[in-house]
Amino acid sequence: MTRIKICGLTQEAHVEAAVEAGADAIGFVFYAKSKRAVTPERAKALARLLPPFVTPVGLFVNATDGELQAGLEALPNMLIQFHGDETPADCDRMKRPYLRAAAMAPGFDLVDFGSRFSSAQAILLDAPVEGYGGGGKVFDWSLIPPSAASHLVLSGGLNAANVGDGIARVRPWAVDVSSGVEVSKGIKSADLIHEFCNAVRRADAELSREIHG
Ligand SMILES: O=C(O)c1ccccc1N[C@@H]1O[C@H](COP(=O)(O)O)[C@@H](O)[C@H]1O
Repeated sequence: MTRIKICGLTQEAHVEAAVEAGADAIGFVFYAKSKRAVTPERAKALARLLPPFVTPVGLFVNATDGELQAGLEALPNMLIQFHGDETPADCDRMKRPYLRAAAMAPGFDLVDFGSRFSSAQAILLDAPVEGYGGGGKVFDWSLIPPSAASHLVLSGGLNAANVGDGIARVRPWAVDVSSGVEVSKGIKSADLIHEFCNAVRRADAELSREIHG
């Protein structure tokens, strides 16, 4: 079963829609330059809507230890998503479970990256875009080597129309979407969130039919 993360939520209605649609994780962007940025206080208020077993994820880009601490104080049970130029030492310093984003440009050595960030819970694959991420761009999935890390999160330009193909081809542990469930930059749609989650479930059912007949 493919896990689902919906990222960049800023409004209560969209957190509720994501939970209702069956999302496993909800991402809050703690990166001031993003159109989806929330303050720790706002993230704390939104995270109160999360039931048990839905994980809050805090997305950071080259944050200071103080910024990371403020995020952790607001969301003590959050999984950290490092989405900038952080080194393995930067990621380990917080002594917290984390995802590390990789920008999948041609020639990028994902196997080496995965071994450098071996303490990551998963490597999150995104397209190389200006501004680090959240650009709604798909990368070339054939760049993913078969021997890449066991837990991969596929992201980058996913939407209800292409996520099934991504699941069939990459077989990721999880998928992550932001732009693909928005009506305009930074503005989420409850309907698109539901359509995305339904498309993931359909792809999983198709895979299961292929495997088990
Ligand atoms: O969402 C942002 O604004 C953002 C800013 C900086 C780094 C990452 C960001 N978002 C993450 O990027 C990937 C792909 O997003 P998209 O679906 O292509 O829009 C995803 O993990 C977002 O959480």
